Amino acid sequence: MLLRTIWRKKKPSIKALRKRPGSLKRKAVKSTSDLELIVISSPVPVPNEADGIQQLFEAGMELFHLRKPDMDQDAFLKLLAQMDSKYCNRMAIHQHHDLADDFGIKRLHFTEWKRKNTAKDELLGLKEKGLKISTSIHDLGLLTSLSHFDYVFFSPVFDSLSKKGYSSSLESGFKLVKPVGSPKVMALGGVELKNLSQVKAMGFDGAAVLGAIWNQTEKERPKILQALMKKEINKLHYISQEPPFNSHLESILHALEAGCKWVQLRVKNLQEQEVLDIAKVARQLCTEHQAQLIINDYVTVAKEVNADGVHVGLNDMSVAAARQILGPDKIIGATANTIDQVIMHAKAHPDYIGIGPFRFTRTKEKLSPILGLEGYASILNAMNSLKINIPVIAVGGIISSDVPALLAQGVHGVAISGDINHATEMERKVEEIYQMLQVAK
Ligand SMILES: Cc1ncc(COP(=O)(O)OP(=O)(O)O)c(N)n1
Ligand SMILES: Cc1ncsc1CCOP(=O)(O)O
Ligand SMILES: [Mg+2]
Repeated sequence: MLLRTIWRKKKPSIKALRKRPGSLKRKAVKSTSDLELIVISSPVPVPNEADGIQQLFEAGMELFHLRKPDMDQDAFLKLLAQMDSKYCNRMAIHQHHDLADDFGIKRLHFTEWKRKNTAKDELLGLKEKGLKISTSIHDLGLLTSLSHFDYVFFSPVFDSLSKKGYSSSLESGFKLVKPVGSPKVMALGGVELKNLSQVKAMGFDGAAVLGAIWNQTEKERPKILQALMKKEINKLHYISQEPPFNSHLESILHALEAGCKWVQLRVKNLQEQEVLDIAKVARQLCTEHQAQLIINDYVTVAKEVNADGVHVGLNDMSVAAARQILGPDKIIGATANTIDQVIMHAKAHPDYIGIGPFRFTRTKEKLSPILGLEGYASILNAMNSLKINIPVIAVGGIISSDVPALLAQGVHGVAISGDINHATEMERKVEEIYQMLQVAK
């Protein structure tokens, strides 16, 4: 107890860390998981359309815009009636707004023409009733006058995949500068898998896809959607620890300075309020170092500090419940020790699965059975046969020299605490691990 008090005295306070020069002043960095994805319907009828849309919802589609410029109200109603009502809260309609109430649809899109012909008061009235409203623009200069919209589609960002001759006029190196009060801006036009990272780099809040989905066969569409939604999962997860004479925040700061780009804040045995206080500073430190922050166990803390995601184990909140709280854009990782646990998690679409322990470790109490390389081989083979395509992060007692053998089993990356925390030259250790993972820091 006395020793613990002395350690605590030696630690810099949360306040002192928070006051590090520049930590608050720097602009927040958009994390890779922040991009929202919207699917817009084909403007023309598609064979088996309601089923096709349903399959996209089942594959995890977050938001769908039904846009049928030439469809009469009867046909529009028929199409809506064929869809599962549980997905209506993830749907916006562009035409026949008066059908929204009947289907419990809470999002209305205003075409350019309709926006110009609708009084602002009417739009504000819709918002007061709890509806979300969106519109389309081709001129970013309009953003200042559209602050009453929740989001806008700006097009064309790239050369359109579906409208021939509809070409981008954005200069290379374009960077979106949003005025104060601007609605969210979603990139539209020519967006596909190969340019999604460009959309992020340009600073858009999200992307809307049309041709990228509807130009595919019915079978391919859900797969393309999932590839578009896949969040980038770093191959090295640094797990924080409180070794002697260091606090979590100090350990995190060392790891960030050594080059870690993904930090999992894993605090055990503290009250939630204390975890929240630490998480707030960890958020700032990670943003400052352009790193992603995952909170272990505490889903509401992750929400409160706008962490990039959360990691939940078998005795924590379920992936589905965490998704309910954090929404579709955040990263959710889950723990498994057996293929049955992987199968169980896979149904809720976690963004990665931490599988372990690889070997004995003192970092975690009450370890599940040790897997060794054979354990990973068997689980990853079974995942392959079952076509479960979720990145696997190996965890537990891993040291840098284990990385090549684990990669050879097919893991996506590794989560490491002790081997980084106890390294005498942390920067060299982190560099070595990234090199073995064959990715740059
Ligand atoms: C990447 C990663 N994988 C597994 C775990 C373990 O999570 P959990 O089983 O909930 O155990 P605790 O870490 O909460 O003790 C993890 N944290 N990270
Ligand atoms: C969080 C966790 N889950 C399984 S083992 C473990 C601890 C990882 O830390 P270390 O790399 O020091 O073994
Ligand atoms: Mg846990």
